[in-house]
Amino acid sequence: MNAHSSETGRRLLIAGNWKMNGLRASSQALARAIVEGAKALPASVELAVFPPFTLTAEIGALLTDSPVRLGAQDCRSEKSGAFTGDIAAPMLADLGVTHVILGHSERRRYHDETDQIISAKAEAALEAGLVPVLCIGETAEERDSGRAYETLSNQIARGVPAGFRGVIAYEPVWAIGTGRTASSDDIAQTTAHIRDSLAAHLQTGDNLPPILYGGSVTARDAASILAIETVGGVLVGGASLKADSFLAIAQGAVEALS
Ligand SMILES: O=C(CO)COP(=O)(O)O
Repeated sequence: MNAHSSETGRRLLIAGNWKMNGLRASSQALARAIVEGAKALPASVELAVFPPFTLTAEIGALLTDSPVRLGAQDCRSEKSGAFTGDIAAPMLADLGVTHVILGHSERRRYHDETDQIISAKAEAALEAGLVPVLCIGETAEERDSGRAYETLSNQIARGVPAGFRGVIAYEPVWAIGTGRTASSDDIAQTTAHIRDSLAAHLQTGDNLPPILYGGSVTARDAASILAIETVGGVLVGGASLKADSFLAIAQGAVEALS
């Protein structure tokens, strides 16, 4: 429960990261069902979907005139050039994309993305008018050796550019795709640490980026996670691939705000 939701205009972002999933027909059906379900939601609960690049344009067409935002899963820091296979931020903006996930742990791991690369991508995204959803998170080993907070502070210090106006996603690597959600206590404490690190790093006073939680979020625990004051939404992987489970998480946001 959040007693201040109505007075402070608290908003929650429910973001669906489709990762490398979906062919055209099934993804269109998924997007249509999400658009339909979004009609029943208050404006304080915002939905965004992040399809793979191949589907960006056609899912974007289905989202036109709906409140559901269109996201992408990565961009490069350069505006154009000889970078075979890569996508630039202005190309995404040109398709009506509003949000872009950057520095997801799967990109850090499989594409060797460093905090410096991620920071440059975030600057490029902002310059193109996109909202970066910049992911940070500790591995199981870092957590078990008591270095989770240090890891997160370092990722913020090195990976979040000065003047950052976007969203931070806290995604503990050990919770992604494992069915092992962090506990509400863990999420509350860790997002409070992230908020303090962001405040020290960005020096923007109270005007701090919202912090999403990601990692095995399902409808079962969505409302309790979203009720945490320092949580501004969730970044959902597996459960965003079915309209029913994604919309049930959005319903958890409605509950958390009531
Ligand atoms: O990586 C994630 C979202 O970006 C989380 O994925 P899961 O919800 O499948 O654990």
